[in-house]
Amino acid sequence: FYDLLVSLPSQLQPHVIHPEDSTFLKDLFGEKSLYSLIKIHDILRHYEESKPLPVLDSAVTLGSQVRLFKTINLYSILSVHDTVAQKNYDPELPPLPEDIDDDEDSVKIIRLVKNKEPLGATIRRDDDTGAILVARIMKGGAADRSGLIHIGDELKEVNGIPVDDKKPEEVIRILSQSQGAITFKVVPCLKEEVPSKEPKVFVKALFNFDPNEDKAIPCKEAGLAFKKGSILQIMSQDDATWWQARLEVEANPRAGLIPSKQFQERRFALRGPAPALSLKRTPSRRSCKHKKGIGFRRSFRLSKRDKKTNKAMYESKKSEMYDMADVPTYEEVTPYHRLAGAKHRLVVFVGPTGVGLNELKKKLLISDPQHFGVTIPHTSRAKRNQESDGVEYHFISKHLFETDIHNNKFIEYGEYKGNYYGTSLDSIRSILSKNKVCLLDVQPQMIKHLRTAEFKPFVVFVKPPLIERLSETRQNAKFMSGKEDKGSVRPFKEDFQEMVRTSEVMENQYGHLFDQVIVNDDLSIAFNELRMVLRTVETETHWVPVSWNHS
Ligand SMILES: Nc1ncnc2c1ncn2[C@@H]1O[C@H](COP(=O)(O)OP(=O)(O)OP(=O)(O)O)[C@@H](O)[C@H]1O
Repeated sequence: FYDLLVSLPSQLQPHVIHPEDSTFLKDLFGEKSLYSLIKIHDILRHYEESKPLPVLDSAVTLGSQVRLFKTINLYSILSVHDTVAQKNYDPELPPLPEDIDDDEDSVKIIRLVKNKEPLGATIRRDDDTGAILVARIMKGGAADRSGLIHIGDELKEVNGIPVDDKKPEEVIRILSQSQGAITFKVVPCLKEEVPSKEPKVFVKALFNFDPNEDKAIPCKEAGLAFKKGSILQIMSQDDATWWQARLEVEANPRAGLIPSKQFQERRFALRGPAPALSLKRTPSRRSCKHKKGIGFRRSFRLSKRDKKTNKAMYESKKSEMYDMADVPTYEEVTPYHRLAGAKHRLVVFVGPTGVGLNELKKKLLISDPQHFGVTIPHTSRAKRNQESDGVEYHFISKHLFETDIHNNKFIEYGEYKGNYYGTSLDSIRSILSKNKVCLLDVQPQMIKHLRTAEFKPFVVFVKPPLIERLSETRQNAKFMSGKEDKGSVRPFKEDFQEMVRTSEVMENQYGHLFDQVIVNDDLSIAFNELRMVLRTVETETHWVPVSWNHS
């Protein structure tokens, strides 16, 4: 090993590209103490191989009788000699206590050396016997790695302090105050532990969790905080109420407690829906001139050809309020990397009306018309002179439209002035089959219908900035009305507050379905951010629901 270490720095060159990596590795391999350690390692190995027998295995005793050998350095050398001669490389354990009681053969003395990290175990008091028992061992934690402490072991003493009469909180205090080595006296649990399989389940968290705010968690310190959208590796589901998990992005191997799916669902059901979910669907401002507020959006407007007439607005019929069956807890996910040449993922936009979805979609289309595409809506209204079928709209009869509704051909549809308008699933497929990225904006409650292996939607939530910034950036912006509204144009200052409120409600209610949030403050900054994000969707690995990878 020593020779290898010496030759390493000169061999680094072709393999290390960044100069800072090179400096780091040179410093690391040039470290003097590393050389010394490797030297000792090599010598010890050589010693083991050649099996020399020590003449003495306690030179210290002999040395203590010779005056010359009493200097500190020589004493140290002799003591190292003895350690090697006795092959006693393990840390020295304290002698077994002499006052071991009746059940002496079932008592185990365990000594763990703990650095700053927590022990990684939780305890509880047994209701019947009053004994302090090990309740959980956190996967990857200090206790787990030692392999010496097991669930169900009864704790008798910590650092010589009896714990029989102590409350779990007091024991925790003793534990947290002790540094370095901790000695436990335990009565091992006789039950065989079933070794759990190495868990490889990854989930996306669909809610925020802060153990400090959770009244039910058995041990706050053992909890793992996470945010909506975090990717978690589930390490143990042995306990029905508290699972163990670690954050995928963190190197820390130690698991923390998180509420199990069932438990989270149960308490969500008990709590009932949050009051903030009362999102009323407001009719579009374009279909209803006297309307004050801003509501959810509808799509079907962005026609490449006609920027003015594409604004036919109507109420979507497939309205669904928050579905209590879908309590947002965890969703099992898997890494997905789009293969070159494979169909693009559908890019879905959501956001409050007026936030700038059309503006952003338009900019994307203009930036690369060969690469991006938008759907052409269907309508039952009569074709006007200057219009062509399949350009502004697909013109179909009312009867056919109703049949298609019945056959679930539309992702969204609505009625305006007695005519139907809608976006069909086939119109999305048609864009995707041309190997284009399909840009679609929908009401947020439609997202879940698009979340299929076929579309693999990437959902972008466009969010308004703070009110002050809205007033600053939108000074010249106007709401353009469609031809149906005789082209009326009005400033939309009064709608800012409503836009921000709607955005908050959307984020609250559907935030767990968003893959990316883009704040549309400065338009060109928002657009550049969007473009970069969409590029990574095409080229990088992303977490998607497991079911999407099975097709
Ligand atoms: N970042 C921005 N800075 C300034 N003006 C903007 C910005 N984003 C959008 N606008 C302007 O705001 C107005 C509304 O934008 P746009 O029509 O894209 O909104 P939308 O979200 O599609 O609304 P709707 O759902 O009503 O169609 C337009 O005049 C647009 O040019």
